[in-house]
Amino acid sequence: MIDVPQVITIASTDASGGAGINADLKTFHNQGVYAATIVVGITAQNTYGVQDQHPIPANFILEEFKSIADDLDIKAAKTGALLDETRVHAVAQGWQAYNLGKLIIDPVMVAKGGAHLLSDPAIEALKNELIPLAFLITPNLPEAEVLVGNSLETNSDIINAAIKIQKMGADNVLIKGGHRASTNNEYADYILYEDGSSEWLTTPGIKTNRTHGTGDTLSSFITANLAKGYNLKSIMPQAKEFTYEAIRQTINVGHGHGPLNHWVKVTMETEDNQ
Ligand SMILES: Nc1ncnc2c1ncn2[C@@H]1O[C@H](COP(=O)(O)OP(=O)(O)O)[C@@H](O)[C@H]1O
Ligand SMILES: Cc1ncc(COP(=O)(O)O)c(N)n1
Repeated sequence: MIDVPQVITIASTDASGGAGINADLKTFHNQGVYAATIVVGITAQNTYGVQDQHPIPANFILEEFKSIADDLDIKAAKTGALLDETRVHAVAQGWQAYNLGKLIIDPVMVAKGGAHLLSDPAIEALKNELIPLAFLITPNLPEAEVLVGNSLETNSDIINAAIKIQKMGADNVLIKGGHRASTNNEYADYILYEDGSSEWLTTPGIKTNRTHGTGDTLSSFITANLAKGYNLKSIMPQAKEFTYEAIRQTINVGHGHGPLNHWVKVTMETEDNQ
């Protein structure tokens, strides 16, 4: 029998397959971990935008938690689009009852096409109930602005925001820079680690609108490799590289914000040598 690290995504589906649970599963599979799901919502969505969304009843979400906890041995979990306050509350309740390892929160608020995937009241619930449980939180720039309540223009704004979000209770804070290329066209993400150290992770910018699911892909790569036992600092450069390559090696699917290439080969360095 082969032992394989088990992970779970607690999020919503994307009918067109490029973001949400669908992107998470593809990334998990790419990274060689066994993936389970707790479906919180379903979306009718394509690369043009989100046409409709439908939440799963809170008591059913709790049943999903119980089914998983009664049987699987989950090492790390990530959340994605949680839609509304009731769903955020159900996930926090499920987590308190059935802890599923390291918790990575991707606080998805708005899809690339502009649709809201988290209601305003849910943001307070996210702050109060979920962030204190997080091993890592991965807001993009607009999400980090909402969490701290001010705009983030400069690098020092971003550094201060990460400190503020860490004080809300997340051990590690990654602020993704995909919504702002620097003047020399670089995309820089900033991470503040639990020991107080920090780093900027930078790649060249790719001129494309085919960035559906970039955040999901990055946070799933991290989740998969945490479950394998790697530490966060050794995962981050590879996570950034994987996302970069998945954007760069474009696949021809859809006519709007197209999905990423989840077949690219970027693994942790020790795996490269095996
Ligand atoms: N056009 C791009 N070129 C290079 N990297 C990008 C590009 N767009 C996003 N990224 C990277 O993709 C990752 C996800 O970031 P982002 O797009 O901000 O997340 P989200 O999907 O949550 O909005 C980050 O590492 C970011 O730097
Ligand atoms: C169900 C679902 N979850 C998450 C996203 C975020 O996608 P993106 O990474 O493109 O912002 C999405 N569009 N749909």
